[in-house]
Amino acid sequence: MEDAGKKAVTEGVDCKIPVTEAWIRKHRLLYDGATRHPFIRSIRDGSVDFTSFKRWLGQDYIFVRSFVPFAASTLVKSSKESGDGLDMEVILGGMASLNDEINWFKNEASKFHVSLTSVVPQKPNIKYCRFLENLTSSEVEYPVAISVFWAIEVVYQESFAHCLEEGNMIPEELQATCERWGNEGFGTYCKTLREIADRCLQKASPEVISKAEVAFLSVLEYEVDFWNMSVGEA
Ligand SMILES: Cc1ncc(CN)c(N)n1
Repeated sequence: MEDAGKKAVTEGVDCKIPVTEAWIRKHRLLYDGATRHPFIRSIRDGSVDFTSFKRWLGQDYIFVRSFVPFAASTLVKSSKESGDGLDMEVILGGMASLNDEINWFKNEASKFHVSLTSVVPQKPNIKYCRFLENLTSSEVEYPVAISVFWAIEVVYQESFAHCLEEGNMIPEELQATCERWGNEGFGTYCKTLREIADRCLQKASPEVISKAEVAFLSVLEYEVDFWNMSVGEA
């Protein structure tokens, strides 16, 4: 009986267990590595090194700019594949908040005296951006793209929401950063993206589900590398 339950979890085909939940359970260590990185913990406990924070700020600005074409390509896929058009509206809203994110980075960079025009993208960032660029192809299936979209957003949401949990000692200067991704509205948005991903994955072929899982794992690995780069370990 217990084995039958486990099988359903690992394959993620039982309607009772959404595919994304099955993935998170199966890859818990890596998921926690991406969402509870030492850099994030250092923001939460106040021991963060501001040089690392500024490095992250500059590199993430570059990343967010390359996230936009990927988001646009996912929007196109959603417009073709989601029946009621509601997915497209959610992604469109996400793109609007990416626009705010870009402006937010510009403001923060000026506060922290980071010159965004002189930031040189580092290897982990270049690799992550290249991964996203490859996913913009029309040959990449919508369930794969939307799973990646969700995974990228949820890593930041979970990380910064963790920073905000009770007992935090976030430096005053970084409070706004944590609220940007850790706020309730962003949490709801990520939940909606996850529901869209699960609905698409539920209808997808085993081959596409497996491609999406590989892409999900890649996101987690790239996110860990990205945090490592920020603390100067890449
Ligand atoms: C690396 C990374 N991952 C996710 C996010 C959230 N949009 C971001 N800004 N940067």
